[in-house]
Amino acid sequence: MASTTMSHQAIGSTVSHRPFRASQFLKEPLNVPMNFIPKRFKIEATASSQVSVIGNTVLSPSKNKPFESKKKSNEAALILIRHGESLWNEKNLFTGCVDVPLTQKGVGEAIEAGKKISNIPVDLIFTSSLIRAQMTAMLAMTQHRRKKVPIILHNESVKAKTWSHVFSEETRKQSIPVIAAWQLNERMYGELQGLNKKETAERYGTQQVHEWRRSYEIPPPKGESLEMCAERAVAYFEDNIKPELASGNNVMIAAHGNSLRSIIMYLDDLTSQEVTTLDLSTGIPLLYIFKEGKFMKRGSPVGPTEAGVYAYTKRLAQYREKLDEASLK
Ligand SMILES: O=C(O)[C@@H](CO)OP(=O)(O)O
Repeated sequence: MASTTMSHQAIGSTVSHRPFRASQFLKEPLNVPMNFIPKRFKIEATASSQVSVIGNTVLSPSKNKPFESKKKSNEAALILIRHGESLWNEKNLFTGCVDVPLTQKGVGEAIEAGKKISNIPVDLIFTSSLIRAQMTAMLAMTQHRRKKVPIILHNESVKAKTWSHVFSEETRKQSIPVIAAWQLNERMYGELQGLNKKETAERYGTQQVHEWRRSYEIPPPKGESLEMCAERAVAYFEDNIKPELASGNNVMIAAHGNSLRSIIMYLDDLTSQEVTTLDLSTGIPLLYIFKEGKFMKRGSPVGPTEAGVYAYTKRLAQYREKLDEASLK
């Protein structure tokens, strides 16, 4: 497991004393014209011109009352998680865009990560198109106290959309849309993919391999530099994920060491020099709060009972209270 050289510890927290504006969760009616549905929620038009949407209003299963307030929120949680250990992490091989699954240890890391974020709201999940990120997201969500079901949206063809249609509005409300995007994939490691990292360092020199792995501008042979990876990953984040946060939707991104490094560089406004020391551990979730157009790093929730995590914002604290109330019923 890679070491973490920048601070990912849970940080001290203070309850916000700003006037609290509870979050608003979109609730899309079933029978609305396509052009009234935000593009990001469009799934399909059925033969009867109904639009099916995996909405994100959360209803209490027991009382059918809104779990979260419907009022528009001015803040949202953003969870970033690097996938758990993969079979090629274990073998110390450059992986890049090769689609390798998790090891048993990686499965455990994903489950532990899920426990750490089990009290933080998640309305939407973005993953890369690679199985190790998708496994991590799915395994993490098995631990979430809200017990909503993550469902991968299939947009690759009309048939894929039609055949994965969900016909129950109530079921959709208990679902979390999962959007897989290649733009969040690991950096393409070029001719290093499949090579052993230690042997490559012995052959080309530690310094050269370190530059390939951690520098911003220098690409590995026929591969993507971090800068090139950032061009697609950060653009995707800005175009598709930031608008969701701005709408008050809580987002989890399950992705990779380098695609997440590029996104963190953007969120934390790191320089190309600073990002060289950023190295993400597998399976450790990082929490940000998006508020008033700004990203505030909150570190890594230590555990589901870590009281400090829920004092980060009044909204998160209230969400936690609702979870506790629901679990007492
Ligand atoms: O092999 C890879 O794809 C990545 C992540 O495991 O390696 P590195 O740590 O060199 O960026």
